[in-house]
Amino acid sequence: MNKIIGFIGFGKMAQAMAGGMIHSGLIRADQMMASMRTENSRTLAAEQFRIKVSASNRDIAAFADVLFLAVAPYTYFEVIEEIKDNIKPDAIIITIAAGITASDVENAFGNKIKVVRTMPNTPSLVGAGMTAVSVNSEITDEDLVSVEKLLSSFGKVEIIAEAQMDAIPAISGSSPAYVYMMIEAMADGGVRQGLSRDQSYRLAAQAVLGAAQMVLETGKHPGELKDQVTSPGGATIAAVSTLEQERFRGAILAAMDSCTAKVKELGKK
Ligand SMILES: NC(=O)C1=CN([C@@H]2O[C@H](COP(=O)(O)OP(=O)(O)OC[C@H]3O[C@@H](n4cnc5c(N)ncnc54)[C@H](O)[C@@H]3O)[C@@H](O)[C@H]2O)C=CC1
Ligand SMILES: O=C(O)[C@@H]1CCC=N1
Repeated sequence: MNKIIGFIGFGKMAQAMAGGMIHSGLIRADQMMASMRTENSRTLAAEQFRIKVSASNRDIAAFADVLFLAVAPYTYFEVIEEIKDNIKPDAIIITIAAGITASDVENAFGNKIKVVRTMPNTPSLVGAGMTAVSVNSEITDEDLVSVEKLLSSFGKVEIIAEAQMDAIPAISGSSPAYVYMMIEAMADGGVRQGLSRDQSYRLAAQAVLGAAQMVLETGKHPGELKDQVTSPGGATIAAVSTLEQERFRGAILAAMDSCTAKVKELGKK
């Protein structure tokens, strides 16, 4: 793809997407630029990713065809104020911040601009990301094709109505954190039974990966797949019974409610 990709802010999420894009071969490192505030982070990013770096958000805005706003939600509007007169007229602005709407961003730029609101996740770094996408009315069909191609370079893409975007962090943006907690707990359980820590992580992570792949590839209901594991009178149903008593599914639902409530709060600031 022959576009200059810019990142304003180059923290955890921006690095995951940039790493995934470069690894896929769709974007070369020399097509990418990012602004960072400290000398140390610029040196590290230039060494690790081989991308162009700058201390100036305006420099990045001026060169990018596709510009990722990769700062925290509460920093969005000061950054837009800073760069709004520097962006290319046809630039595509990609937002990744929880809770920030496309119309908030349009209003902050103050004129007609192309906005793609996304909610990615950190597995983008290894090409296994999940990015939800909604677009504003300035985005053409041709723009959407390029954006989907770019975002697909580091994982799967789902087009979502903007009204549903606040629900996405809980299910795919933040949820890798819950899964890591489960893998950590499963590994602790393995260690408790005398397995090594390393082997426990590999066993637990591969079981989670395989279970997810079963849901995606067989198209079967997760309950049916669970039933296939629970041998009558066996060990799995004993574990399932304990999980139900401990309100495992209720805990996940409650966590997702907290996540969505926080997303809505972040969008109000
Ligand atoms: N970490 C994740 O898994 C995900 C994060 N996001 C979104 O990504 C955005 C960034 O989050 P993280 O990468 O987790 O945070 P982070 O703290 O790792 O990255 C933010 C970066 O922005 C830089 N920054 C702050 N003010 C700046 C300014 N005025 N100009 C230029 N750079 C500035 C910071 O130095 C930092 O490196 C947030 O809006 C968040 O909602 C979205 C999906 C997933
Ligand atoms: O924690 C956050 O607010 C961001 C949004 C999704 C993942 N990280």
